Amino acid sequence: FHLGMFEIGRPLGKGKFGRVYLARERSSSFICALKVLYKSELQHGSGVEKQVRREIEIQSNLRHPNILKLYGHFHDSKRIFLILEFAGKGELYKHLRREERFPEWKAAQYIAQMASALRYLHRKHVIHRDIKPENILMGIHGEIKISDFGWSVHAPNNRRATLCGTLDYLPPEMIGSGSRNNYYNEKVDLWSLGVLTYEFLVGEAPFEDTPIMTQKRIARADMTIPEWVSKEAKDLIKKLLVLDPEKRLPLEEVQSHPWIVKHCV
Ligand SMILES: CC(C)CCNC(=O)Cn1cc(-c2ccc3c(-c4nc5ccccc5[nH]4)n[nH]c3c2)cn1
Repeated sequence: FHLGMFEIGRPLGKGKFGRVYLARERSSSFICALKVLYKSELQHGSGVEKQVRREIEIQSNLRHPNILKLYGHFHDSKRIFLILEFAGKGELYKHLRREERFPEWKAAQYIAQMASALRYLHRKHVIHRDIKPENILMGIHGEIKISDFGWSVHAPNNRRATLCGTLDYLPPEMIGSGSRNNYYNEKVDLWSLGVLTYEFLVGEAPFEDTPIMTQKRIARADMTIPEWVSKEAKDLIKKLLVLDPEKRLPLEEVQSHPWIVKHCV
């Protein structure tokens, strides 16, 4: 079907909150991914509508090769349309599952691109908070594109995130229970970057277990890295999966880490 200026193609998958279609803008033949959100599904006056508005606000102002672009948005009486960058090679986690795990040179390149994108976000005081393979797309040249800023907020923040989906990527300070003030900052993304590095190399998350056990293992940073992982990669993972957020390796030092430098000349 077509929507005025867009010809709509095949569905690209069900993102959170809505469906995404391949689309071409008529006059320019520009290819994009058009996401359709039904206003009826965003209960009026609830947090979701505000969250979508915040995501649009945040993502519209971001310009980085490893961050999926939101070109614009418009709406009709029933729907909100988001004009998103089309990522030619689709969802990264599908590649990860198909290949089981990535060779060290490929994992290092992806982590270097993630570190570059996160430095850019943190300079704008944006915390992603939901770094995981499912939220990463791949461009036509194999470059990665962080998408889905559903959980991004302006740092610092102590919002209790009511979380669905996997706990695997959550840092200890975000699963802290009870009244302990769960004050956290952008260092949560460093923890998730460590989890991502581990999953790229091993093919599963470091604390993968039953939900209760996962929380216990995260709280103790209780993980084992297989001996076949290189010592440089082990070193980087250990410097990111540190309980104390302030002691996690800063992004600048991730980018200059021997494991990254060795593979990203
Ligand atoms: C409220 C708003 C600002 C949210 C903005 N963020 C999102 O909508 C997050 N999101 C991105 C997508 C998405 C999903 C798939 C694609 C694709 C894509 N390319 C593909 C190539 C081959 C197979 C599948 C593909 N999907 N390109 N761009 C996409 C974008 C879905 N949700």
